[in-house]
Amino acid sequence: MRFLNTPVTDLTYNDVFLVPSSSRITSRFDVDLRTADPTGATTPLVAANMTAVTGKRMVETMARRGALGVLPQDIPADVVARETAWVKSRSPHFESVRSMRPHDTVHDALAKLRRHAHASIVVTDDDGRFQGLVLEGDCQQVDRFTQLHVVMRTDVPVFTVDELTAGKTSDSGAPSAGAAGLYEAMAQASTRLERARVHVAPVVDGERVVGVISRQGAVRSTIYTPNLDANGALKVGAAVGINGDVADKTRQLVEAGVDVLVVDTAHGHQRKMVEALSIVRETAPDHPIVAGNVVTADGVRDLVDAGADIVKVGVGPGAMCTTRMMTAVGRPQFSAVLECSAAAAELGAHVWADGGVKYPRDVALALAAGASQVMIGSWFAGTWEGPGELNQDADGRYYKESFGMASTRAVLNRTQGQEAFERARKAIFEEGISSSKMYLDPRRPGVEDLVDHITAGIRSSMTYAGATNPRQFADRAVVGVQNLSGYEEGQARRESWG
Ligand SMILES: NC(=O)C1=CN([C@@H]2O[C@H](COP(=O)(O)OP(=O)(O)OC[C@H]3O[C@@H](n4cnc5c(N)ncnc54)[C@H](OP(=O)(O)O)[C@@H]3O)[C@@H](O)[C@H]2O)C=CC1
Ligand SMILES: Nc1nc2c(ncn2[C@@H]2O[C@H](COP(=O)(O)O)[C@@H](O)[C@H]2O)c(=O)[nH]1
Ligand SMILES: [K+]
Repeated sequence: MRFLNTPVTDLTYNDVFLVPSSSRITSRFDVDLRTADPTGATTPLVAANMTAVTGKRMVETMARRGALGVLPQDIPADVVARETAWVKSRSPHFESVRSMRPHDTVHDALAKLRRHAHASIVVTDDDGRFQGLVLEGDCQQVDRFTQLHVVMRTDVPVFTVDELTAGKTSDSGAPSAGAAGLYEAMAQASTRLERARVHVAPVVDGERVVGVISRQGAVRSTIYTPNLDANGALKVGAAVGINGDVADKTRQLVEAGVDVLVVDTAHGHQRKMVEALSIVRETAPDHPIVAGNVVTADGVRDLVDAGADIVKVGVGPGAMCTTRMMTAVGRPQFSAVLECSAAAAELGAHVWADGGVKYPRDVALALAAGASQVMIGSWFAGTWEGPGELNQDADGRYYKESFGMASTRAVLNRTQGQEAFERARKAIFEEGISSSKMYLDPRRPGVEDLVDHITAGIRSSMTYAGATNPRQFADRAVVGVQNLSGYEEGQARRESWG
């Protein structure tokens, strides 16, 4: 990356813009977003290890679209093991089924329908055989205690795994037909759904329902490559704190099948972090290890030295974060990522840009600054897949609550087993907010909608820079510094002016 004009201060994402360069790339689909870091991600996005952001459904959905979700450090190891096993039992290609039995009620179905972006229930018998499909419209204008066998549709297309993977699956269950075969199979599936006037239908393997395919899911299957482990199962990330028995927690995560370990604390450039990281590296010698957070080249060097493959960068940019206002500590995120990724590259390591992402442009800028992936928290909390309760405000808008991991709420959660006096002492250092409303965007209520939105932006950014992959992009990008009116000029106007 090079600057158009030499900056005189540290810069946030809002302070900078990308200058277009001569390009030979004929299509945005020619951009390959695969990361250069060892996580195997084919989409450079990570759902943050925050309680309000990442649970098993977020992890599953992110990995299916080539990205990664990191379970927070506050989840007990046995629960992480259960959630990991659940994610790994999901179809790597087809969206998860919400299945119910014929005698369950419309009342229960309505409560569950909105847990998945595809908003459907597949009715099966006790052996998982398809009986019918229930969509939201089927539950209107009937008594709430009507049983599902009364309202379910039985005349919907039922797809087989074989036909959707163009007749071939590899040993790992992954489609092995070429991209053209997959494209053809997905285009046909979409046409069948359209003709049947449904947006979603079940997928069976033999007689058992293993997933559903939606029209949007069919399109996505031709754009994304799932992030899979050696057994063909979806990848899972999980965080480890620097306190407690770090070796034991790491061992449990590794045994649970977690693929990527994230050693995480607010001030990553401290001795306790270096010690914890060395223990994690020793306990999991072959796992990709991420550690943070830091914002300086020195911080990167110390963490790479202690065993990190990837350093997580960002102090204070997070939407739930009050660290900068409490302590004045941090660093404008664009400059932090730029300096840290240069230091990491010298050591053959990588950085993740963590926090402060509100628009696709922020992700593009983090990649231009050299990040191998970009971690997003609060933006993803407000999606169907976010683990929070779905609430509605007085205007009927859906939202979920988000909160910071250093908020009083999170600290009281984390210290539940301890004496009240000790808990009160720990809650003093509050550096995050305990409650905020993250509205579901009616146009993009699912995390996959946001992933589509973001990757569309960054694919396009890369072609403007004449780059077909993130490495070339970081190499070729030309970045200029702008003032506030430069930033404002870039925004669309939803109403007339003057
Ligand atoms: N990226 C960011 O800007 C920030 C992220 N967070 C997130 O919040 C979560 C909780 O992190 P954290 O608060 O570190 O809690 P942790 O449970 O990870 O504990 C941090 C440990 O480091 C010690 N410590 C020393 N100096 C500091 C310091 N300046 N800030 C914090 N701890 C310090 C603490 O001791 P003692 O408590 O006795 O001081 C404690 O033992 C993590 O997920 C983290 O990523 C939190 C703040 C900022
Ligand atoms: N200073 C604090 N930082 C926090 C807290 N909780 C999370 N975080 C950091 O924010 C990012 C996510 O940023 P976002 O803008 O996408 O929401 C997360 O990964 C942490 O590094 C907190 O309580 N205080
Ligand atoms: K902030």
